[in-house]
Amino acid sequence: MKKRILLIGVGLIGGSIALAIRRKHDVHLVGFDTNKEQEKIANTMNVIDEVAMNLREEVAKADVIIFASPVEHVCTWIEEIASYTFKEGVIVTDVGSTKGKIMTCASKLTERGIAFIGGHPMAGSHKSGVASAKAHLFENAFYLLTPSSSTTAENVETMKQLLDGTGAHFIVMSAEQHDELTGLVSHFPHLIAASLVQQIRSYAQEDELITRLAAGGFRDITRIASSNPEMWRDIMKQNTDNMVLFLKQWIGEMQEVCAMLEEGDGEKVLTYFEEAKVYRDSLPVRKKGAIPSFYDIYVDVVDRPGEIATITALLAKHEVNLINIRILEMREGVMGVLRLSFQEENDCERAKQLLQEHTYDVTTVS
Ligand SMILES: NC(=O)c1ccc[n+]([C@@H]2O[C@H](COP(=O)([O-])OP(=O)(O)OC[C@H]3O[C@@H](n4cnc5c(N)ncnc54)[C@H](O)[C@@H]3O)[C@@H](O)[C@H]2O)c1
Ligand SMILES: O=C(O)C(=O)C[C@]1(C(=O)O)C=C[C@@H](O)C=C1
Repeated sequence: MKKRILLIGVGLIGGSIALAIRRKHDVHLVGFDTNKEQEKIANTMNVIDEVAMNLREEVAKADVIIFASPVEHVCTWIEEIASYTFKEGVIVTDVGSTKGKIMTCASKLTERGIAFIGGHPMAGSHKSGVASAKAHLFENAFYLLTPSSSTTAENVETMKQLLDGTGAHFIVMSAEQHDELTGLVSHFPHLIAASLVQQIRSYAQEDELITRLAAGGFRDITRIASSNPEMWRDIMKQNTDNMVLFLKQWIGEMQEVCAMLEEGDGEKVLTYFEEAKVYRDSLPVRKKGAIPSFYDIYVDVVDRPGEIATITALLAKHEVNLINIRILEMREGVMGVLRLSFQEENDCERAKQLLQEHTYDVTTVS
């Protein structure tokens, strides 16, 4: 008999998890979402086999229950279903970006002996909705697991096996460690990205030109500010203490930077940037990690019709697999910069070689 999986919240991450499970397992997936349009799309895309009509009945039949809604709703749902009837041996998990509060709420299940394993696939996108779901979204990413007291090692193994199609690397940790670490590398940067956008927004009221100049670097550093605001409101709510702590530390750091600039000591400023560059360059971008493993090259191009087509045609002719292309800067009649992204390192190297052979100026930034 096929394993029955109940997915509550059929959006980008829920959908991607479902597709990843399907890669390796012949399961029956039942989906529930408060947004009926998402349910419909998920059904059409074969992300799920059917839409849940009666959630209480579906909970009773499920072998695995996965919560993939914004984190505050995960807690509400856990509390709601805590009094329901469950199938013997059921495993309940979630994909939420925070773990502390969810694990506390999950005690309502663990008290009943139900295995709850907190989960967080550390990859994603600023896009939302099941239409953007991809089976390979979590490939090579870390998948953090926070088992509860009622979870056995066997439960964790079962979970890992079910999720093996994600291609992710599992790390088991406490909810507290999870919220501190992801707070630093994911939640806090989101806050900073949003604040940078807000700063430009205020300036734009005085000089609208700023919006046209905010290209290249600004767009890169603020990409994540385009993510689902509801999801991020909930994350901030559940990791407030860490956010306030990191923000205070950061304000302290910025005050020091401010003093350094006022002092006008160029050597100190240089050291500050050098230290940051050396450390940033040493981060495992090309290995497994929270930062997606893409290989980028930057190509100087002349602003003339057909230039991008020439480059993509050259790569296609040599079967070099390009996964993303972005114009970072293009001024009328002058040189611009194209960023080409590759999933595979050898594609990246080959592209670099081909373009250089065709006299393009190519730069690699790790
Ligand atoms: N987006 C990312 O990069 C990312 C990465 C890892 C984990 N997460 C976590 O995954 C979860 C889902 O995020 P997403 O990016 O898939 O967002 P999403 O907006 O694409 O999907 C969330 C889905 O949950 C549904 N939903 C909202 N309230 C609900 C409720 N009460 N009951 C059932 N469904 C409900 C929404 O209609 C939506 O379809 C969040 O908890 C988030 O913290 C997100
Ligand atoms: O790539 C992005 O768009 C993300 O923001 C993904 C990201 C992250 O910060 O790395 C965002 C939140 C998740 O909980 C996990 C991954």
